[in-house]
Amino acid sequence: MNQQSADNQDAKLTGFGVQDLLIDLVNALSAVKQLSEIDYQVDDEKALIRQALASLIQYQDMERCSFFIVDSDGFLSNVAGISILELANSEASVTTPLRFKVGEGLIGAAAASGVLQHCQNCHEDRRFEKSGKPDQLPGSVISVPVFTFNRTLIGVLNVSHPQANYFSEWHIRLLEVYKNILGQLITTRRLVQQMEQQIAFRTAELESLVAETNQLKDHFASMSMHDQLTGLHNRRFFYDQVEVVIAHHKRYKNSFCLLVMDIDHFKVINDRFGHLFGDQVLTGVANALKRQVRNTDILVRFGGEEFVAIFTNTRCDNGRTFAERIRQEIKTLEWFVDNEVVNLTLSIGLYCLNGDLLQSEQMPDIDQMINYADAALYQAKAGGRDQTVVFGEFRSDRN
Ligand SMILES: Nc1nc2c(ncn2[C@@H]2O[C@H](COP(=O)(O)OP(=O)(O)OP(=O)(O)O)[C@@H](O)[C@H]2O)c(=O)[nH]1
Repeated sequence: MNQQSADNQDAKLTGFGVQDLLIDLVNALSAVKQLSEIDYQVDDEKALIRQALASLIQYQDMERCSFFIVDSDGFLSNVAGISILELANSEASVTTPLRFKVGEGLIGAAAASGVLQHCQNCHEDRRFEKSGKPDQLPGSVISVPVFTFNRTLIGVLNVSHPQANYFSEWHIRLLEVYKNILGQLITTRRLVQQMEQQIAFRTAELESLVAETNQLKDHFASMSMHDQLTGLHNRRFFYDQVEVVIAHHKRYKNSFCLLVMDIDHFKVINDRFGHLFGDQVLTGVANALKRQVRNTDILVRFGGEEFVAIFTNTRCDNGRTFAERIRQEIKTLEWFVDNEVVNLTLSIGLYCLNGDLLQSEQMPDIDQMINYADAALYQAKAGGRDQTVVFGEFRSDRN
């Protein structure tokens, strides 16, 4: 300790410098207060450390402060530094990159021992790494290790003054308090960042899970409404959609036609050429039906080799014409198997509900309508197949 510093302390302790002591105390409290007010939610840890260093240098007669962060390889690198001059001139501090191994030099000794290191005269102290020109060396330095809540080393706070023997017990006590608050500040920020990262990660995970679940839901919803072999809608879809058609009929008196279409002698195709070929035929018929039926109509594979369609907004005459067109189209289809050409025919049972013919209260329900169309189909089969029969008429449209 130099004479001036020792005299100052004596004066303070004996009461002669009570006013100075009070000023030092207020300054120290101001530095600590400013440190405690720093917003730990800044994006960059270095920015937070710079603010902390500025609060220290602003209220304490130190010449320069810097902070060395320890990395996983056991090296300490200076990430922030500020001098009283830079602070006074509002200059951005220029930090010359420095790196010490834990244990090396005064900073390394602070990190290795976990205890504050005080170098009273840097020109004579062996612990001090004399990098740079002798006239640029500081006179005295204090290096204080800074820890997290659970005593993991964060880095080392380094303060210096050009004068040797400059720092007093007062500075040491202040820096012990200061490094605790700084450690807590950095720890809190790191924990908050970790939490935010985890939240963002979990949120992304959840979002992708929700998207996957929705995809699966859509997939199963679509599967439950589609026939896997032909890609047409299925019976479930039919019952779902027919409600809308009936509601429209009741409200707007829209006409519609219900068709039950059945491939003739399909069993023979299966028996002769095998089930797989039978599947190809079913798919070919389904595609042909799809081409014939309007987008606004309903077409489903009802089961086996039976297809059902509803022609919406269609009166019976037109329904019969459309049904006949379909029947003729199916007759033109050809498959080649075992050097043979395979053709087939379709029988169609038709049930019509003209809007102006029937009061809604007399309307049959959908199962009754299907039974009527089935009855017409039965007539078509009985009449020799390859024909369309309209329920209630039971006359053949064969040609
Ligand atoms: N390949 C294949 N065959 C099917 C499928 N579903 C039902 N079938 C067959 O379709 C045939 C229907 O036979 P039947 O009900 O006797 O009718 P049909 O032979 O067409 O005779 P008619 O309807 O009286 O003209 C049966 O052999 C079923 O096994 C399927 O998904 N794929």
